[in-house]
Amino acid sequence: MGLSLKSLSKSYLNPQLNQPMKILDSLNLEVDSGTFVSLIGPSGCGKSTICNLIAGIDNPDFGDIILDGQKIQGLPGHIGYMPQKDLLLPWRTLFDNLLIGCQIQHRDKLSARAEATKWLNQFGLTPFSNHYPHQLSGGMRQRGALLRTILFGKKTLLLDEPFGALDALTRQEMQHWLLSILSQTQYTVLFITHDIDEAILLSDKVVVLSKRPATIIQEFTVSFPHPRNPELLLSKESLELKKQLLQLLIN
Ligand SMILES: Nc1ncnc2c1ncn2[C@@H]1O[C@H](COP(=O)(O)OP(=O)(O)OP(=O)(O)O)[C@@H](O)[C@H]1O
Repeated sequence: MGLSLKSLSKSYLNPQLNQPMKILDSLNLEVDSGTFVSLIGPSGCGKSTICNLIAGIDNPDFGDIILDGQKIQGLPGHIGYMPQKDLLLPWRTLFDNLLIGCQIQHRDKLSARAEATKWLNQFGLTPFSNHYPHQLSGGMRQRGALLRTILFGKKTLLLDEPFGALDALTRQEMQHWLLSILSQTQYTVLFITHDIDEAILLSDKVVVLSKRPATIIQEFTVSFPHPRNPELLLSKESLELKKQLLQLLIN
């Protein structure tokens, strides 16, 4: 069980050359249920395209996307997707932003509000629930966007560079905080990042993608025990893994 990508291929029209441009070439990937898998690869190799296909926003040309045994390509609504930009609606308070998923799914309002209230506390956002997005810090916005993704109610999360726009310190806080949230839950997570340290710290498996068209160059199991803290990144094993990942990405 979990998420499987089978021989996934996708081309887009290159508007300059007016020719198809291959973005994904027969990509295979397994994300086992309850595990955290990071995808890293060069800029423009097709990571967000993979996300859009899994989220059902776009269709693959070939191949299957299978979630817990069911084909989901072209079918939105099966996973919690947090795109690169937080996409909080500026005219809604944080609390009302959190309820969007429940409204889309026509879920009971009272129970949705109760659930959002419970999680707001867990995310340290209770004092800011009536703030509008422009009144929140970058870290709070990202936490809000992640909470909204969780409140969508799916057990598989697709997080496309959720901390990419944050400064180094806030980013570290967010990683620490994500680890603690995930340690209390059983989510299956596919996480996109450019940051090798972040991938090592958070993941059970790190998957390295080639330049476009994206195929998988290598997969690494990351078996450091939990709970993890950033000091593990200074360990000999972690530095060795980082070296291997860097070499693959540079070549
Ligand atoms: N709708 C589209 N039409 C045409 N080309 C597209 C479309 N979407 C993406 N592309 C192209 O596909 C390629 C891969 O883009 P994608 O955003 O998936 O890469 P990425 O690995 O997520 O990049 P980054 O790491 O910079 O965020 C790029 O060359 C991009 O220009």
